[in-house]
Amino acid sequence: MHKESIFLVGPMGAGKSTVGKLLAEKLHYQFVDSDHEIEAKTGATIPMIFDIEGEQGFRNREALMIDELSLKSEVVLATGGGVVETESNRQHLRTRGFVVYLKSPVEALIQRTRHDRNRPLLQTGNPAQVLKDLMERREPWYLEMADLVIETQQVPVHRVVKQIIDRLESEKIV
Ligand SMILES: Nc1ncnc2c1ncn2[C@@H]1O[C@H](COP(=O)(O)OP(=O)(O)O)[C@@H](O)[C@H]1O
Ligand SMILES: O=C(O)C1=C[C@@H](OP(=O)(O)O)[C@@H](O)[C@H](O)C1
Ligand SMILES: [Mg+2]
Repeated sequence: MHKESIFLVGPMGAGKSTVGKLLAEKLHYQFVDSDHEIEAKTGATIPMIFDIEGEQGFRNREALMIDELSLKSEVVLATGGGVVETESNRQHLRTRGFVVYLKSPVEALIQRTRHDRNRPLLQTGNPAQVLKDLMERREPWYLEMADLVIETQQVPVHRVVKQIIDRLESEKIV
Protein backbone atom coordinates (compact mmCIF):
# COMPACT_ATOMS: atom_id res chain seq x y z
CA MET A 1 0.00 0.00 0.00
CA HIS A 2 1.35 3.42 -0.92
CA LYS A 3 0.84 5.79 1.95
CA GLU A 4 1.44 9.38 1.07
CA SER A 5 1.22 11.44 4.22
CA ILE A 6 3.20 11.05 7.42
CA PHE A 7 1.38 11.47 10.74
CA LEU A 8 3.41 11.99 13.92
CA VAL A 9 1.87 10.85 17.19
CA GLY A 10 3.17 10.66 20.75
CA PRO A 11 2.97 12.44 24.08
CA MET A 12 3.55 16.10 24.88
CA GLY A 13 7.28 16.76 24.55
CA ALA A 14 7.96 13.81 22.22
CA GLY A 15 9.08 16.26 19.53
CA LYS A 16 6.20 15.97 17.04
CA SER A 17 6.10 19.68 16.19
CA THR A 18 9.90 20.09 16.03
CA VAL A 19 10.68 16.84 14.21
CA GLY A 20 7.70 17.30 11.90
CA LYS A 21 8.86 20.66 10.62
CA LEU A 22 12.36 19.41 9.75
CA LEU A 23 11.08 16.12 8.34
CA ALA A 24 8.72 18.01 6.02
CA GLU A 25 11.56 20.25 4.85
CA LYS A 26 13.75 17.26 4.04
CA LEU A 27 10.96 15.40 2.21
CA HIS A 28 9.73 18.56 0.44
CA TYR A 29 6.32 17.88 1.93
CA GLN A 30 3.98 20.49 3.41
CA PHE A 31 4.19 20.71 7.20
CA VAL A 32 0.98 21.06 9.20
CA ASP A 33 0.63 21.10 12.97
CA SER A 34 -2.94 20.50 14.08
CA ASP A 35 -2.56 22.74 17.16
CA HIS A 36 -1.24 25.62 15.03
CA GLU A 37 -4.05 25.14 12.53
CA ILE A 38 -6.65 25.21 15.31
CA GLU A 39 -5.09 28.41 16.68
CA ALA A 40 -5.02 30.01 13.23
CA LYS A 41 -8.64 29.06 12.54
CA THR A 42 -10.03 30.21 15.89
CA GLY A 43 -7.73 33.18 16.45
CA ALA A 44 -7.23 31.85 19.99
CA THR A 45 -4.34 30.09 21.68
CA ILE A 46 -4.65 26.48 22.92
CA PRO A 47 -4.71 27.66 26.58
CA MET A 48 -7.48 30.17 25.73
CA ILE A 49 -9.57 27.45 24.06
CA PHE A 50 -9.16 25.18 27.11
CA ASP A 51 -10.12 28.11 29.39
CA ILE A 52 -13.22 29.09 27.48
CA GLU A 53 -14.52 25.79 26.10
CA GLY A 54 -12.88 23.19 28.34
CA GLU A 55 -10.92 20.16 27.17
CA GLN A 56 -13.95 18.65 25.41
CA GLY A 57 -14.44 21.85 23.41
CA PHE A 58 -10.81 21.60 22.30
CA ARG A 59 -11.21 17.88 21.45
CA ASN A 60 -14.22 18.68 19.23
CA ARG A 61 -12.22 21.27 17.31
CA GLU A 62 -9.25 18.91 17.13
CA ALA A 63 -11.39 16.09 15.67
CA LEU A 64 -12.69 18.37 12.90
CA MET A 65 -9.16 19.55 12.14
CA ILE A 66 -7.70 16.02 12.07
CA ASP A 67 -10.44 14.88 9.69
CA GLU A 68 -9.56 17.75 7.36
CA LEU A 69 -5.76 17.55 7.59
CA SER A 70 -5.51 13.76 7.37
CA LEU A 71 -7.11 13.90 3.91
CA LYS A 72 -4.27 16.00 2.48
CA SER A 73 -1.60 14.22 0.49
CA GLU A 74 2.15 14.67 0.87
CA VAL A 75 1.98 16.39 4.22
CA VAL A 76 3.81 15.79 7.45
CA LEU A 77 1.16 16.24 10.15
CA ALA A 78 2.21 16.87 13.74
CA THR A 79 -0.74 15.93 15.94
CA GLY A 80 -1.33 16.93 19.56
CA GLY A 81 -0.53 14.33 22.21
CA GLY A 82 -4.21 13.83 23.04
CA VAL A 83 -5.26 13.07 19.48
CA VAL A 84 -5.66 9.41 20.44
CA GLU A 85 -8.34 10.24 23.01
CA THR A 86 -10.86 10.50 20.15
CA GLU A 87 -11.82 7.30 18.36
CA SER A 88 -12.45 8.95 14.97
CA ASN A 89 -8.95 10.46 15.04
CA ARG A 90 -7.40 7.04 15.64
CA GLN A 91 -9.40 5.61 12.77
CA HIS A 92 -8.57 8.44 10.32
CA LEU A 93 -4.86 8.50 11.10
CA ARG A 94 -4.52 4.74 10.88
CA THR A 95 -6.28 4.48 7.53
CA ARG A 96 -5.17 7.65 5.73
CA GLY A 97 -1.41 7.76 6.12
CA PHE A 98 1.77 6.40 7.64
CA VAL A 99 1.82 6.78 11.42
CA VAL A 100 5.10 7.37 13.27
CA TYR A 101 5.07 7.14 17.05
CA LEU A 102 7.81 9.27 18.63
CA LYS A 103 8.58 7.45 21.84
CA SER A 104 10.27 8.95 24.89
CA PRO A 105 10.43 7.96 28.54
CA VAL A 106 8.39 10.17 30.85
CA GLU A 107 11.58 11.60 32.40
CA ALA A 108 12.57 13.12 29.04
CA LEU A 109 9.04 14.45 28.49
CA ILE A 110 9.16 16.18 31.87
CA GLN A 111 12.47 17.86 31.05
CA ARG A 112 11.34 18.97 27.61
CA THR A 113 8.03 20.46 28.74
CA ARG A 114 8.85 21.94 32.12
CA HIS A 115 9.41 25.57 31.07
CA ASP A 116 6.55 25.72 28.61
CA ARG A 117 3.28 27.38 29.67
CA ASN A 118 1.33 26.53 26.52
CA ARG A 119 0.18 23.05 27.51
CA PRO A 120 -2.84 23.55 29.75
CA LEU A 121 -2.93 19.94 30.98
CA LEU A 122 0.54 20.39 32.51
CA GLN A 123 -0.22 23.63 34.38
CA THR A 124 -0.77 21.78 37.64
CA GLY A 125 1.18 21.23 40.84
CA ASN A 126 2.47 17.87 39.63
CA PRO A 127 2.95 17.80 35.85
CA ALA A 128 5.20 14.73 36.11
CA GLN A 129 2.32 12.68 37.54
CA VAL A 130 -0.03 13.98 34.84
CA LEU A 131 2.44 12.92 32.12
CA LYS A 132 2.77 9.47 33.74
CA ASP A 133 -0.99 8.97 34.00
CA LEU A 134 -1.58 10.16 30.44
CA MET A 135 1.12 7.84 29.09
CA GLU A 136 -0.40 4.88 30.90
CA ARG A 137 -3.74 5.47 29.21
CA ARG A 138 -2.51 6.65 25.82
CA GLU A 139 0.55 4.54 25.03
CA PRO A 140 -1.46 1.45 24.04
CA TRP A 141 -3.21 3.62 21.45
CA TYR A 142 0.07 5.10 20.14
CA LEU A 143 1.51 1.61 19.78
CA GLU A 144 -1.61 0.14 18.25
CA MET A 145 -1.75 2.72 15.47
CA ALA A 146 1.96 3.06 14.76
CA ASP A 147 3.46 1.86 11.48
CA LEU A 148 6.84 2.84 12.88
CA VAL A 149 8.12 3.51 16.42
CA ILE A 150 11.12 5.82 16.84
CA GLU A 151 12.91 6.18 20.17
CA THR A 152 13.87 9.82 20.74
CA GLN A 153 15.56 9.78 24.15
CA GLN A 154 19.03 11.28 23.83
CA VAL A 155 18.70 11.38 20.07
CA PRO A 156 19.03 14.89 18.64
CA VAL A 157 16.23 16.11 16.38
CA HIS A 158 18.21 15.82 13.14
CA ARG A 159 19.08 12.20 13.98
CA VAL A 160 15.43 11.40 14.70
CA VAL A 161 14.54 12.87 11.30
CA LYS A 162 17.31 10.88 9.60
CA GLN A 163 16.09 7.64 11.19
CA ILE A 164 12.53 8.29 10.05
CA ILE A 165 13.63 9.07 6.49
CA ASP A 166 15.84 5.97 6.33
CA ARG A 167 12.88 3.80 7.36
CA LEU A 168 10.44 5.54 5.02
CA GLU A 169 12.87 5.04 2.14
CA SER A 170 13.60 1.42 2.96
CA GLU A 171 9.86 0.68 3.13
CA LYS A 172 9.34 2.66 -0.10
CA ILE A 173 6.87 5.02 1.54
CA VAL A 174 8.61 8.09 0.13
N1 LIG B 1 14.92 14.63 20.13
C1 LIG B 1 14.91 15.70 20.94
N2 LIG B 1 15.95 15.92 21.78
C2 LIG B 1 15.95 16.98 22.60
N3 LIG B 1 14.97 17.91 22.67
C3 LIG B 1 13.92 17.75 21.86
C4 LIG B 1 13.83 16.64 20.97
N4 LIG B 1 12.66 16.74 20.30
C5 LIG B 1 12.05 17.86 20.75
N5 LIG B 1 12.81 18.47 21.68
C6 LIG B 1 12.48 19.71 22.43
O1 LIG B 1 11.39 19.38 23.28
C7 LIG B 1 10.47 20.45 23.35
C8 LIG B 1 9.10 19.94 22.94
O2 LIG B 1 9.12 19.63 21.55
P1 LIG B 1 7.83 19.70 20.65
O3 LIG B 1 8.25 19.50 19.25
O4 LIG B 1 7.03 20.91 20.96
O5 LIG B 1 7.02 18.40 21.16
P2 LIG B 1 5.53 17.96 20.90
O6 LIG B 1 5.00 18.70 19.71
O7 LIG B 1 5.64 16.48 20.65
O8 LIG B 1 4.81 18.24 22.17
C9 LIG B 1 11.02 21.54 22.45
O9 LIG B 1 11.73 22.47 23.26
C10 LIG B 1 11.97 20.82 21.52
O10 LIG B 1 13.03 21.63 21.08
O1 LIG C 1 -1.58 15.79 25.19
C1 LIG C 1 -2.55 16.58 25.08
O2 LIG C 1 -3.70 16.32 25.47
C2 LIG C 1 -2.29 17.89 24.42
C3 LIG C 1 -1.14 18.06 23.70
C4 LIG C 1 -0.77 19.35 23.08
O3 LIG C 1 0.03 19.13 21.91
P1 LIG C 1 1.57 18.64 21.99
O4 LIG C 1 1.55 17.13 22.14
O5 LIG C 1 2.16 19.07 20.69
O6 LIG C 1 2.20 19.30 23.17
C5 LIG C 1 -2.03 20.14 22.71
O7 LIG C 1 -2.73 19.51 21.68
C6 LIG C 1 -2.90 20.30 23.92
O8 LIG C 1 -2.23 21.06 24.90
C7 LIG C 1 -3.34 18.95 24.52
MG1 LIG D 1 3.32 19.92 19.32
